[in-house]
Amino acid sequence: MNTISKTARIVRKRPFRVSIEGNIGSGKSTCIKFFNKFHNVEHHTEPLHEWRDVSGHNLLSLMYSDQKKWIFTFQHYVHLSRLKIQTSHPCNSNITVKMFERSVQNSRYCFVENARRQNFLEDPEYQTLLAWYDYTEKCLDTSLDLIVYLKTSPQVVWERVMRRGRAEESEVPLEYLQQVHDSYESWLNSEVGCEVLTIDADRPIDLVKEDLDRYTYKILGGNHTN
Ligand SMILES: Nc1ncnc2c1ncn2[C@@H]1O[C@H](COP(=O)(O)OP(=O)(O)O)[C@@H](O)[C@H]1O
Ligand SMILES: Nc1nc2c(ncn2[C@H]2C[C@H](O)[C@@H](COP(=O)(O)O)O2)c(=O)[nH]1
Repeated sequence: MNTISKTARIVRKRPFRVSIEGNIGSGKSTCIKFFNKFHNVEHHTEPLHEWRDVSGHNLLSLMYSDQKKWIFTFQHYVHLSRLKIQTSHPCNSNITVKMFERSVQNSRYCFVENARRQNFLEDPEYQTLLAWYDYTEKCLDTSLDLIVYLKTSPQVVWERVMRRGRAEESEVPLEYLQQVHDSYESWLNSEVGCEVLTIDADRPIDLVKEDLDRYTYKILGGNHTN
């Protein structure tokens, strides 16, 4: 093997990374399913099945049963599952876009911040989580190319969540969705390091899908192929 081929490394450009963001029940999974038809897109909805069975423990249920007691554990596990999704290499080389539901940035700047504000996290726990985020951000490429923000009103998503009827979310109060909404607004109105495409997701699903269609080229980073 000649020197060049021995030392040559195929440095494959990473896929275009787009995170679908929004409050609980805003339509993120529905949005990701809309892009199923594009074979160059690798998509990941949130791994609720993982969170519901961590060696037999339903961390999502525990978290909602007592955020003060379990949010530290839950956020650790969420960070692990988001890192695996966000930084793993695509399964095959024709993938040019990686689309996922929420991001490590969301957990860090939205849910963890809210948990601290609500005193669900004591400062030692908060600082421990921040140390993990800071370390993994330094060591891994978690950068995003685009955030699609499905912007909703807390009342609208609360009604959807109650209608959807997930057992773990049955007692989620409107107030909590207001907190998550405020955390999203605070995060996405700051400098997030990539473009944010905001879509009014209070509207009926057909109108939201019209926007997803209209902005497909941007959402798929100009790479989309059927
Ligand atoms: N624009 C919309 N109008 C009405 N219902 C919607 C809309 N988007 C999603 N839904 C419904 O609301 C619930 C939450 O949608 P989902 O995609 O699971 O949201 P998320 O993944 O953000 O929690 C589902 O029952 C879904 O069918
Ligand atoms: N406290 C946190 N809860 C989180 C986080 N990521 C997701 N979740 C919850 C919210 C929902 O109950 C469920 C799935 O989210 P959907 O918006 O898809 O319904 O998981 C987090 O980082 N912290």
